[in-house]
Amino acid sequence: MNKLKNIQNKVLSNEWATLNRIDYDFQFNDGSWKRISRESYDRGDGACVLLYNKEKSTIILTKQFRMPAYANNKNDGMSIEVCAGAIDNNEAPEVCIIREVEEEVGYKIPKATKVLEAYTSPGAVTEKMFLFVAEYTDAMQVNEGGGLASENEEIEVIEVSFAEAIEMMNNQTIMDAKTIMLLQYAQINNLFIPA
Ligand SMILES: Nc1nc2c(ncn2[C@@H]2O[C@H](COP(=O)(O)OP(=O)(O)O[C@H]3O[C@H](CO)[C@@H](O)[C@H](O)[C@@H]3O)[C@@H](O)[C@H]2O)c(=O)[nH]1
Ligand SMILES: [Mg+2]
Repeated sequence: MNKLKNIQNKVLSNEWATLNRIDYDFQFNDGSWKRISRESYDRGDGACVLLYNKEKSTIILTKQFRMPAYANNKNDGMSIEVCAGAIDNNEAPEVCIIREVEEEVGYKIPKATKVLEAYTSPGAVTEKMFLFVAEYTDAMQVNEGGGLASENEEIEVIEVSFAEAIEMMNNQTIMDAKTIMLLQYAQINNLFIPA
């Protein structure tokens, strides 16, 4: 990109994830150059999935405590979300989400279909999210889910009707962006109306 030069990276924090300060010369549309400084938080990319059952008109959601949501002073920090996980190094997004579905909600799904890719907060976070949909049946359940105790996860699995989920989105019971994106994807594309 020729609007950009002299990029310098300074690691501000490197514990669980990495917070960088990136300084760079940026050329504005009038031709002038200016030195800019931006903080950029890197915790890798993510994958998430709307698990849906067409016959029952249901979806599967998770409920867990999210410290950053709590820190924003919203209620009790409990967050209702589609199943999601951070993508391990070199892992394909579909492989990641199939693994997360078994760990978090206890279903062994054969495949997931990618429908969207989105930068979740491009002004601050490097993360790109791969959004999937996948059909599930009761027969695919292999355990109770709940997440990995070894990673201090405590995930409640919730099965609700699609209509209830839309109501939860509209009344701010669901406030997670990736979940809202997938519910709206299902609405727009009539996922619950048989072809
Ligand atoms: N020690 C430590 N552990 C952490 C930290 N942050 C996360 N973890 C642990 O890392 C694991 C992350 O779980 P995943 O299921 O892989 O990811 P996620 O938290 O569900 O995140 C998903 O949704 C996020 C957006 O809401 C996405 O940002 C993320 O990419 C992913 O899709 C959990 O065991 C969590 O406890 C941290 O700062 N310190
Ligand atoms: Mg998760």
